[in-house]
Amino acid sequence: MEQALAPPSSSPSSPSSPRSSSSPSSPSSPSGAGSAEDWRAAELRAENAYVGRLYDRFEAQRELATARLREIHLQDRGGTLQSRMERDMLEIHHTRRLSELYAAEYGLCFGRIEGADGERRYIGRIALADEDHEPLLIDWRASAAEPFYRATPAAPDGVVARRHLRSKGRTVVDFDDDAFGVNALEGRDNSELSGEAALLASLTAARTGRMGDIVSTIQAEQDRIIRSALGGVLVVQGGPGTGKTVVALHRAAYLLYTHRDRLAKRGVLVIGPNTTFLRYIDQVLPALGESEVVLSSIGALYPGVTGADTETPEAEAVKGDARMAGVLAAALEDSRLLPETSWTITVNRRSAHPDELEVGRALCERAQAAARRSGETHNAARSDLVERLSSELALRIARSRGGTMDLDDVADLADALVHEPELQALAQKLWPLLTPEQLLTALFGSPELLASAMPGFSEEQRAALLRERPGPDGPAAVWTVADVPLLDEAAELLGPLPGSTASRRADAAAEARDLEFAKVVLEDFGAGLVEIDAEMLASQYRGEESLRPLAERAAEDRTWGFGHVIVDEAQELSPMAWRLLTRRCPGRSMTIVGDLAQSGAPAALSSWGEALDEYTAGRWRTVELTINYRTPAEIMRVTEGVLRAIDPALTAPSAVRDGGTRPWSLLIPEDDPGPALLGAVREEIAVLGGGRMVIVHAPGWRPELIDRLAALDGVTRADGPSALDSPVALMTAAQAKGLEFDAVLVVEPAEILAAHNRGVNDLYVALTRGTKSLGVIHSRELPPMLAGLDPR
Ligand SMILES: Nc1ncnc2c1ncn2[C@@H]1O[C@H](COP(=O)(O)OP(=O)(O)OP(=O)(O)O)[C@@H](O)[C@H]1O
Repeated sequence: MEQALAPPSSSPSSPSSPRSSSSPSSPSSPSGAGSAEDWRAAELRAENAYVGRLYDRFEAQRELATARLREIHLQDRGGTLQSRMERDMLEIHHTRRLSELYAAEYGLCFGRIEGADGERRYIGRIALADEDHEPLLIDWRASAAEPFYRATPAAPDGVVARRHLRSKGRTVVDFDDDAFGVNALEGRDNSELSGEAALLASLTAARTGRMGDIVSTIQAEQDRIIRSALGGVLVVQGGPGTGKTVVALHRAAYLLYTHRDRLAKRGVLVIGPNTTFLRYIDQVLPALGESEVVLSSIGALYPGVTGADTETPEAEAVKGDARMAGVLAAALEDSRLLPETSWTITVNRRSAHPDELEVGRALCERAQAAARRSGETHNAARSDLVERLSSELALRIARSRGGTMDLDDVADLADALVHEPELQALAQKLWPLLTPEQLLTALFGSPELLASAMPGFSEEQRAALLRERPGPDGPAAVWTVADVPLLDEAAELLGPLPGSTASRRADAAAEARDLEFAKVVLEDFGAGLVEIDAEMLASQYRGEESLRPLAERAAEDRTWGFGHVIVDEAQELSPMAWRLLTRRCPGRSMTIVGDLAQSGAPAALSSWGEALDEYTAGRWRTVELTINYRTPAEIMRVTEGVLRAIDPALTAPSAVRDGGTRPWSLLIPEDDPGPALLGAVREEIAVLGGGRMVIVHAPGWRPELIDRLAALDGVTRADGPSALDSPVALMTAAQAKGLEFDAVLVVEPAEILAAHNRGVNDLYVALTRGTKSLGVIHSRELPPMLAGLDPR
């Protein structure tokens, strides 16, 4: 372990400047307890004086941004287009600055490093400078802050001393020192941990039901991942509690800070497994001053649909299978009909001489071939089919009229035929205009279509997809999470319906004019001032819309390409979900975090290559996180057998601390488990204090017992809106994935194991959610892989 730095012989740092000219702190033992205390008190006063000065500067900045914003709001809303654009861009700029400043208020400054030359740098949530532009505080994301996180006794990176400041409100209440290089004490054990006391204080604090940021205690192995290069795909593999989620979120903030020009216009997308998880993490980025990140789950990535969590495991596995892309293409092909020999249509019905036309199979095939050759998406290609039909039929009519029409007449006739209702009806049979919802509804509602489009699947797999067609008499369409990648895939094949494309084309000229104008405005402002490019700016001013946050615009647009995509719990994604995500990230700049040992989804991955080789072959790299910050060593020992059952080659991350509480088990009667179960849960709630607990049970486990547990004071079901806010949540392992609690109660582990083919992974997830205590309650025999529990 790095040892706390003894009082330096030099005087406490001057509060007037971070570039103190005092000599490097050198460890020297205080002559007695009294002098050590005096030294600490003096250091604290000096730090508070410095931090007080930072807050004065911070307030001045906040007042400035508020005043500027007030001025903008007082301005006349009218004026020329250019002045309106300028005003709106300044408004965005100052609003963002203000929200950054508000976010940075607590824990504004949390550390300092001192170089061999005696220069001290204070590290905090944002950068601040004095009136002469001399830096007072370094933003944690700046490269100058890197040594604060990276320096270790073995590799001090030019740092001789590091101090972590701990604050309450705006007051520094304590600090911890680490010493390096020449100043490090003999006999230290070269621990990789930095700011150990601050870290442990943060890890042992009671959980609030919401994840917090870790800017003040990021560890070296985490920092390397956070600051890793933007390009390509970075896979972060790590066991439970290694900080994958929190690192991924800090990486989003770091990337937006470092590559704002490239990323801010396209935004960063963060994908989590479900809405409860997204609520659990949604405070982290705002607390880091970032609001331009879109948090979403796969089920919400298709605009207008919220995927329900109601799929059977069988259907989920089939829908996630990569072959479904081919199935949708085949279903689309099946929707394009052909006559046995011919279909007859009548055109010019209103004229004295309507034309009855027999449209033979060969012409239909030629028309379909023309549409296929166009290279357009299905719906857009329909116009090529109609054009081919109408021109051939116009020629035929011309011939039937005995050569009285010239070429222009024939062309006019072909144009007129396009609008003939019966020709359009014929086109709809040959090449139907479809929405993604219609294509999927038709496929899932027809055993014949399923059989024809899914020859490589078994009877049972096809049957898993079959469902009653929604409609006036049937049930309303309910789309599930597993349907969302299919809807998106179908949308790629189909493209928009022609109306929408046509109207876009009609606007093209106006668009070009606005774009030129917007470029001029952006040049005046300088690139990168606000998160918008000329194209977006122009589009904002075409309609009545005011400038809207990127997150909102991106969430509504299925074809939005994000600058960077971060996927959490990535081991759960099906191959179809991967296809969707790679479409949302055309530059293939991604951070993928997950733990293959925790995969519980039926269509989940068994290796990262399975997901990534197809889309980013040779462009993905893996890093590993190895320290478990969440779960104490006593609990991790209990999980060893479970991890071995998942894969004997896997090793658990090493726990950073002991918890002091031994995990226990309680046997309750099998025939009437209610009273004993409720009694044990009540006891645990009584000792919970202000913390949080989760009770993890198998999916579908004894509904009557769940009801009784849910009726206890302070207990909430996972699907309740306040699942994260109440003291105790009732959840399955899938629902608890990614979350953490002070105390964990696992009920009937044998049922969790037996629930599905990845039950053992679920049990591993359940056991590793806790920061303090673990209890296992069972009426059936304890699975042998669960060794080391103290029976109660
Ligand atoms: N450097 C750190 N300083 C303080 N707390 C940390 C640090 N690293 C991780 N933590 C805390 O450890 C806990 C686990 O982190 P996180 O949820 O990101 O882990 P994970 O790897 O995503 O876990 P899982 O795979 O089990 O969901 C969180 O409370 C997180 O804030």
